[in-house]
Amino acid sequence: MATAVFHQTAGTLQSRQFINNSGVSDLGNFSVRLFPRGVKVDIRLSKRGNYGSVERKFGVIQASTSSTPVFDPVSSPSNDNTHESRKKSNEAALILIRHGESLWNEKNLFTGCVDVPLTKKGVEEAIEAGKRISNIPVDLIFTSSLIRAQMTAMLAMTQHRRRKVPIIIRNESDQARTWSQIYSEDTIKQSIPVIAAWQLNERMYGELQGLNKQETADRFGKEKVHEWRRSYDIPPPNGESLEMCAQRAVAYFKQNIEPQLLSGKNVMIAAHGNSLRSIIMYLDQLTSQEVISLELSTGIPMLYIFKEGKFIRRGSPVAPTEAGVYAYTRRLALYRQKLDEMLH
Ligand SMILES: O=C(O)[C@H](O)COP(=O)(O)O
Repeated sequence: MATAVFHQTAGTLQSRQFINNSGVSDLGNFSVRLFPRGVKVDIRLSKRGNYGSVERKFGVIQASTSSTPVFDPVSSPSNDNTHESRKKSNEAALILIRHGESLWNEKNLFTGCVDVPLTKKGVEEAIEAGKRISNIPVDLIFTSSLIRAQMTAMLAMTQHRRRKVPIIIRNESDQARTWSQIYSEDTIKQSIPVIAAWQLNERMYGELQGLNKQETADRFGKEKVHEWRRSYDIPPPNGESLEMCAQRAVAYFKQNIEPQLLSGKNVMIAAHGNSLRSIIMYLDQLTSQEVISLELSTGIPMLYIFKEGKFIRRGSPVAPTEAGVYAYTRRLALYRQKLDEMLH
């Protein structure tokens, strides 16, 4: 007898018993959908071939045997809800994007966890990034809790050809959640939940936050500052090392994002230089030596395909080479074709 116990984390539901330590469901796939009066969790138990659904309405979990079909004129791969496709649904796109240039990037200041907005150039970078990924399905967005990552995600989505509306899911209180309910299933289908998580924030730069990078190097020496910025396990004064940042960012990724990819959801993550470096270290299985030389530019999206439990790096989609990205999986190619048909 399988029992699902749910707890709410940053607006999503997770099934503890369905996820093993590595964040991968060992019993089967489940998907989470938002409905006017609550959240519906569809569970396919692959070991027993048993399909059912569980509905959570404002804290009450109710079991039912039927699921409400969702019609989407351009089904993203994950919305293809047939029995067969659920079996094959362990394939999804993952887009990572470092925020565009911030006001403190421009001034060359250590920023870390200080909440600083984008510059005009950063806004333009985010829009450009959105163009580069405008044909890739996005079902769910994760951002850090910092405005520069959230601005980047929102601006990028203004360019998406599917024209779904990103909506921030707040986890402030039950009342705040109730007050932000949407009462149209059609509108829900035309929206993308955005989940903000502090665990994806930039590494905490300790006593360097707000200091000028060049002046700090002049004062403490170039080598020392390079060690603070790029070593794996040496933290800046009273700050986080990359290793410490990885502990929270990768744990969040495994616990909250990987299960979504496993259920076929296409995910975009808008975050920061160091939280993304640590996630890429996990995805690409880099050593602590290799990650040292990994540098991420602002506003450049990176695409991964999650397939058969593995992450395959596909580079950064740019117009001329984009076809190659789509040819990579049949489901992405089909998505692109349907999108073209609908929009032309
Ligand atoms: O927090 C900062 O200052 C930057 O976003 C990342 O800085 P770094 O390149 O020094 O790690």
